[in-house]
Amino acid sequence: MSAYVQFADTAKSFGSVEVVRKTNLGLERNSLVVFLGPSGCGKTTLMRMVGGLDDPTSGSILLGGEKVVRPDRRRGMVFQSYSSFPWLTVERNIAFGMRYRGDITSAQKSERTRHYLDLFGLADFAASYPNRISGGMRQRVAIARTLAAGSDVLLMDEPFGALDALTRERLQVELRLIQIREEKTVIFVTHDVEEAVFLADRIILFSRRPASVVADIDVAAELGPQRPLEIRETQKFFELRNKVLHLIRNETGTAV
Ligand SMILES: Nc1ncnc2c1ncn2[C@@H]1O[C@H](COP(=O)(O)OP(=O)(O)OP(=O)(O)O)[C@@H](O)[C@H]1O
Repeated sequence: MSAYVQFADTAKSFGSVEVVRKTNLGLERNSLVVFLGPSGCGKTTLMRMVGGLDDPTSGSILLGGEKVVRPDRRRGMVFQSYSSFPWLTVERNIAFGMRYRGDITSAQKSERTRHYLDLFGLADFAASYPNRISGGMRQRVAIARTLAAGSDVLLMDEPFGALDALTRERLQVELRLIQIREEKTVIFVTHDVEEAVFLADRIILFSRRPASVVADIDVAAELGPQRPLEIRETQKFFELRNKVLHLIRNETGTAV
């Protein structure tokens, strides 16, 4: 299968600081890929280049065979900090990403908003403002808005990092279900090895800065696509988690 997101000799420096070493990496469509690596190694920079927010210093990034040159709605970003608009209701936050779309009618926009309100269990909070809902709900709103806008690639930079453990677990399960159901391609940055193994079809482990790929782990081959919570209790899961921890220690010489 050919790659949907392709890093092609992609390299990035800021001034004299080399942040990403020449990288060739292809990511398949409709898969969830986790980027793991030591703090400051360049993971966010890699994501920003896929998003079109930063240009590579050399090489390029291709999306569906086309060179990425600027941000567009096909790629949506979700960050750790809550990115909903406090002056808009939950419903209007979700509709916000569609405001300039001329290719769908306002009835279709309302229908899409309703679909994502329901999908994320937000229907009862449609008229609430973000400061009146929980942190987990606010991250649901951020993801729903990105999907409603029409993104088929989600770039998620530690999106659950600020949530308590139980909420985080619930959102991980939901994200995995929605990613499969809505057929999205997700690049997910995390420092949490359990989160990485639970979510990923594939984990790409990066070295210390300048980032280069040191391991490429096919998690889907071991765990399959469905990730019920109980999978965390299985021997396969423990073995994979230990394998990843071992690789991190040996290949990057650090904790992530
Ligand atoms: N706009 C910029 N100008 C100069 N240096 C930058 C810029 N953006 C990032 N850097 C540097 O590039 C390096 C990689 O940063 P990046 O945020 O991509 O790492 P990261 O792996 O996402 O880190 P973390 O895991 O801590 O979030 C860091 O040393 C950072 O200081």
